[in-house]
Amino acid sequence: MRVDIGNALDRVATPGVPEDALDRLDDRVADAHARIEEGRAKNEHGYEALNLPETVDTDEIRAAVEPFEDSEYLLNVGIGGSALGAATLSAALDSDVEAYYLDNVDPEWVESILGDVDLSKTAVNVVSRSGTTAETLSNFLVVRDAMESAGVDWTERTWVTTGEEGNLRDLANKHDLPSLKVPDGVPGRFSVLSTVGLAAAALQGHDIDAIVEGAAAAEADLAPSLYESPAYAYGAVAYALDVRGAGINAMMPYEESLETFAEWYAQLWAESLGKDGLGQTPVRALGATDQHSQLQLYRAGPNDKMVTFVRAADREDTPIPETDLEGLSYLGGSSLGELLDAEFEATEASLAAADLPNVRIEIDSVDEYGLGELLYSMEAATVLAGELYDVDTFIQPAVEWGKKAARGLLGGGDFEEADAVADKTTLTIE
Ligand SMILES: O=P(O)(O)OC[C@H]1O[C@H](O)[C@H](O)[C@@H](O)[C@@H]1O
Repeated sequence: MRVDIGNALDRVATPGVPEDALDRLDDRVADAHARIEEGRAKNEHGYEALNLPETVDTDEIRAAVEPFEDSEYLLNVGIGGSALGAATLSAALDSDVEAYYLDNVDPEWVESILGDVDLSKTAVNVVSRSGTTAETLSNFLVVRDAMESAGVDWTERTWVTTGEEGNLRDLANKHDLPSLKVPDGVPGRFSVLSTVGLAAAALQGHDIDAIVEGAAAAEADLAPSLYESPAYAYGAVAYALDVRGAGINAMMPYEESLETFAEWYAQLWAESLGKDGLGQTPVRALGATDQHSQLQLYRAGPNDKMVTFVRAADREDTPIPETDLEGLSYLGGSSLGELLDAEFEATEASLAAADLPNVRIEIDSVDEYGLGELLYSMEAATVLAGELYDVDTFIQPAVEWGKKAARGLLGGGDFEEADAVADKTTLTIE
């Protein structure tokens, strides 16, 4: 993986990072790296996620999904970190197994998915690290009921991915379901390279060892200097741009297959860094599509953004047929891939020409290895940025607050957070 930070320098962009400031920041990167390495060596909560290339047991994951190999559909019942990593891999890689990610409780949407799949040929992966997330448990109960109504033995078609104890662990024990354990020290949003992200990929026939190999290559690139580590270069520069005024970071892959990656990244970046009044707001975009919508704002709106471009160097291509329409003759003989690349470079240059900061991330291709590299690098970038902001990267108290309030409202316990709902200020105009 390569990261080009040239367009983030102050000789190109405002806000931009002066080179001497980058050199000074590099000393902080060295300290942060030492702290990260210490956390990893001691298997501290969160830091442990960066050890997954060594600790994940891909044989165990393959064995767990083996009973479901006849499946034509996968229903992954989980939300947030228990969905987005696996969904990113599913979206990026082709498979004959059609995967659906039930990460919302919109009733019409859930019903339409249940109507789309043949439940007798569906594998269900119920994923919740905590085993307490109301959306996940509710969706599971709905899916289980749908299977029973369709005469399908849900216990034959379900596996559970959860922690050592909790509701889902109890469920797995009670019904003797195959189960995988979420590693203790790995928060959900950092779990794509664990049982949480890789089991769905294994069921879909993807080479999960190659994903881990790609991640291991990115891990081997971690170094005490941002000039030697693409992941740290990204984390450090995004941080440096944020503190200089680029409080918004638009993640804009130029690969349709990486659209979900931007969603995964948004959770990782937002939930990890949004603390103590700090953090950079991630925005999801997609090239070339959003050139024709959001780009107007990025280039001519408030100067408070950076754009992160992601692309693959190689991809399968489709030629653009020759045409006798004179005005279109420049397209004939070219290809969709060439057009996409030209759009990518033109957009990058257009932002730089308007003095706006942007960073380019490039992987060789959107395959298992490239995805492993990209996902691990973004996790390492996030951990590094957390050290630079000096926030507690691996907790999410603000999200937990809302979870408790919702649970209290549903009568799932006595949570003072639920009382705040009654205090809502109303000013309704009809
Ligand atoms: O895996 P679970 O325990 O069900 O949690 C699912 C999600 O719940 C919360 O919203 C957390 O903030 C997320 O970080 C987590 O990924």
